[in-house]
Amino acid sequence: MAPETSPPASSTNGSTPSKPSSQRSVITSRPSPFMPSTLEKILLAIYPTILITGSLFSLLDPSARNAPYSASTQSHVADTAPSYFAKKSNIFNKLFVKQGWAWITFSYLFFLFTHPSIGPPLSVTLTPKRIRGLLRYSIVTTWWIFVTQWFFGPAIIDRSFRLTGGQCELVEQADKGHIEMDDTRQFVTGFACKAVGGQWLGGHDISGHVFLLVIGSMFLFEEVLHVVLRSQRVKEERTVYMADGAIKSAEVEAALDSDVSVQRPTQWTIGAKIGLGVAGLSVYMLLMTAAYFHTWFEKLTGLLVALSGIFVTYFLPRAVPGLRNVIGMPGV
Ligand SMILES: CCCCCCCC/C=C\CCCCCCCC(=O)SCCNC(=O)CCNC(=O)[C@H](O)C(C)(C)COP(=O)(O)O
Ligand SMILES: Nc1ncnc2c1ncn2[C@@H]1O[C@H](COP(=O)(O)O)[C@@H](OP(=O)(O)O)[C@H]1O
Repeated sequence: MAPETSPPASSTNGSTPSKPSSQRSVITSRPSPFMPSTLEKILLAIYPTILITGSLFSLLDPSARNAPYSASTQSHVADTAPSYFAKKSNIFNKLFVKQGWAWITFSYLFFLFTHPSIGPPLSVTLTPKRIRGLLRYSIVTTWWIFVTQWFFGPAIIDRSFRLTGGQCELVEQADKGHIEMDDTRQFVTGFACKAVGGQWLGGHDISGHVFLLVIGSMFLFEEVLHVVLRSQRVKEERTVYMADGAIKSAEVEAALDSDVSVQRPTQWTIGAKIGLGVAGLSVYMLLMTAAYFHTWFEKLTGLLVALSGIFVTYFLPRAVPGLRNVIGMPGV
């Protein structure tokens, strides 16, 4: 464990000599609560590495480079696609990514309600740790809804596309009444455009796949790995700001937790393995998206929008005690 930042108590007893200044200077400070732990640094490095690797692959691999690519559909032409995974119709895209939030949701809920260090396995008892886990899930889910599904009207991806000059290629025909898109609001949703056979043209199209795969996998990694490692007594590296401004190890709040009845020696439960499996498949599909779809800048914005949701859910609470009291931290 790293030493505390608080200064040592000074001697009030005249018989105890004060420490020489060389000894006092060995007191080291804890890292900032915003600093990722070693595990988080590795995870956070994986995503840009995958995006760069995939983009480089698409530039260097002869079959990917020579296959015709359509900028408007952000993909290779299906008939001449350089790989099975370069086709939108691949089974993993249709059944896994396109239903991605359902997979993230079910695997997380299964983990939350079966891991012994969070609550009684296979019981729906709502322990404080489960409630806080559900709150963190709600924040991440709300961000997913806002970015990809609905944001007081069209989703953020659709709005940003429109704001940067993009539009549905069929919007003029719809204007003339040749196509049934009767509600003006629908002109600004990618879903309505695709539903009538159109394509988004122009504008900056944040990659929804990169967004979903990064936020979904990072959410599962943060939740599952911290819980399992903490219950195996692996050294806690995360630090938090206390209400008085002191920086302490996140462990201090675990010690204060009165919910000891649910603390048991942990295993890599089936729920933890399924959660990591879903996260791992997401990372693999991210590599496929990076290799065969979108421009590098659209992938970068997908990554940044996803990581902003992770920052609010997992890093901000370490610096804001009031927020931490409500949503907690996984494994604490
Ligand atoms: C003020 C607003 C408050 C909102 C409150 C929200 C609170 C959240 C808590 C609970 C909400 C419950 C809803 C959770 C639903 C969970 C179950 C599901 O996930 S069912 C939906 C399954 N569908 C998907 O997973 C779709 C995933 N696909 C996409 O997101 C997109 O297709 C894409 C981003 C992958 C790509 O887009 P495309 O345009 O290329 O298709
Ligand atoms: N890994 C992958 N496998 C198959 N298709 C992918 C994919 N990543 C992205 N795509 C497809 O590329 C298009 C752009 O994705 P996005 O904007 O969500 O990042 C989407 O097409 P469709 O919307 O026609 O399905 C999506 O299905």
